[in-house]
Amino acid sequence: QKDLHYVPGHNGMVHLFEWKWGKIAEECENFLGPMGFGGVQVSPIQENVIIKNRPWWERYQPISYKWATRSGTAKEFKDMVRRCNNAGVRIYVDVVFNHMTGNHKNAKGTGGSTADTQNFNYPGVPYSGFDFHVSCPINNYQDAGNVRNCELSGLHDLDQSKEYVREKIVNFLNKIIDVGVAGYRVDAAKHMWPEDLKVIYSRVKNLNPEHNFPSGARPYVFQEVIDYGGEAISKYEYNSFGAVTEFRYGIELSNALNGKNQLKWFSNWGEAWGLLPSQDAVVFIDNHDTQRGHPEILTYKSSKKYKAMILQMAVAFMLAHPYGTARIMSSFAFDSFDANPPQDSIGNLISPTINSDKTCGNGWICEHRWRQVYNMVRFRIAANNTDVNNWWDNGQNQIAFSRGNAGFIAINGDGHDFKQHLYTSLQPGIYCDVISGNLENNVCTGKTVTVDQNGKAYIEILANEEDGVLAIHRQSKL
Ligand SMILES: O=C(NCCCOc1c(-c2ccc(O)c(O)c2)oc2cc(O)cc(O)c2c1=O)[C@@H]1CCCN1C(=O)/C=C/c1ccc(O)c(O)c1
Ligand SMILES: [Ca+2]
Repeated sequence: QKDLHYVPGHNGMVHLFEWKWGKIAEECENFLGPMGFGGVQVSPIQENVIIKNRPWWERYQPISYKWATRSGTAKEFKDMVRRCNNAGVRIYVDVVFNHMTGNHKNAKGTGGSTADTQNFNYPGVPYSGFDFHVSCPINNYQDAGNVRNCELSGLHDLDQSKEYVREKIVNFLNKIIDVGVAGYRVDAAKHMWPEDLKVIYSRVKNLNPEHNFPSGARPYVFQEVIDYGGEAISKYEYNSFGAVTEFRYGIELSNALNGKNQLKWFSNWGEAWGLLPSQDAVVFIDNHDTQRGHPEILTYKSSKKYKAMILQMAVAFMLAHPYGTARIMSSFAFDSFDANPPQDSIGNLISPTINSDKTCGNGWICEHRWRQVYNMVRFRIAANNTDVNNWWDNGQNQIAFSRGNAGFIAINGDGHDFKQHLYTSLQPGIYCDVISGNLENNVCTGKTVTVDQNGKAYIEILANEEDGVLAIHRQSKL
């Protein structure tokens, strides 16, 4: 794995999309830290232009590098990073430096900056016309030059080959390191030249040792390169100097659980499928963009009668499997592509409320608070540094595998019952299934599984059960 600098005993990254900084700090202290989550990807922190109806993507139109967005102030951000690090949860910032805004009359930013966007004038940085590529539309994904030197949906495209632009970007990235952040998600990396990115990353400081990072630690950089194959630009142009988002992962796994792929084929899941090397890949089922624009990808809205069941089956598989760095999308409810995050009548973000059953309210889904999800994060921690062993399948969509002698998972993707005596590789004993319940006060609130002296157990997942998954591990043993 490229090192994310997770605190030992922590794993799994959650994207708290559009959450406010103070709320993230509370979530780190009250839930993510105690549950063993490793990190949080936060929304862009740089000031963005205000767009009518506040579509979620306004935060991907920077107007300056000031830390002033609807998620909060610089002070609140700094305080959140400190509190999350203290809770054992790392912070990764979504940085947007491929472009600035599109053309907006009388542009105003979330931090009060103005800009003369038609003339490429951004006094808040400052940037002027010299710092941008000449306007041309991205209209040919078969032409790498067009994709990198032209404007993505009309957004003014910075020229990262210019020293002045590099200096502004590196300055912005270094200030983020100073407050204790562990790394970045680089937005729209596909739209920037690899050699420019390599230079920029090389000029970023080591992580701040005051925040419990080893001295000399390098920021964890993961680059958004949307590459499903078939375009001029390839994900392999970017993975030698940073990690890369592996977009094929979510599609293939969704297809398996939507009945287009067979789960039995996942016995060699990983590079053999044309995915990036495991240590270079950030993997996810859905993200803030695909959950809106790609109906074939599973999201919390998956319309199947089990509603989000097949999403949580895909997330369970992702967290049980050692491939890649797993990221969980945590969303707000939306009814249209552009929908704004929950907000009050004057445009302030409204934070999630936490119900007594630990779920969220106020229009927030909080997938990371689903029992099947947070329990599988604990599975991933228990199974850390083990391989996939002892693969079993029924020739269609019933599969099972072990993780060393630390964990065992079974998935029923078929329409009929899963009833098998299987070797689990686990020590003999009684285990709580962490999908159907928890181990609480030395009692299993869901199914129990008895592993006999030979490491075998009777595994049952009926077709009509709410969860199509059964998972046990050494921390769920009575
Ligand atoms: O129809 C749209 N866009 C045109 C299609 C290109 O989609 C975009 C892609 C995109 C899509 C597919 C690709 O293969 C690709 O290389 C790039 O990346 C972006 C990244 C940004 O920082 C800001 C943006 O406005 C975009 C964007 O418009 C709507 C309206 C404007 C925002 N937007 C959107 O659809 C916004 C999408 C968006 C925003 C932020 C993201 O991080 C992201 O991945 C997508
Ligand atoms: Ca560009």
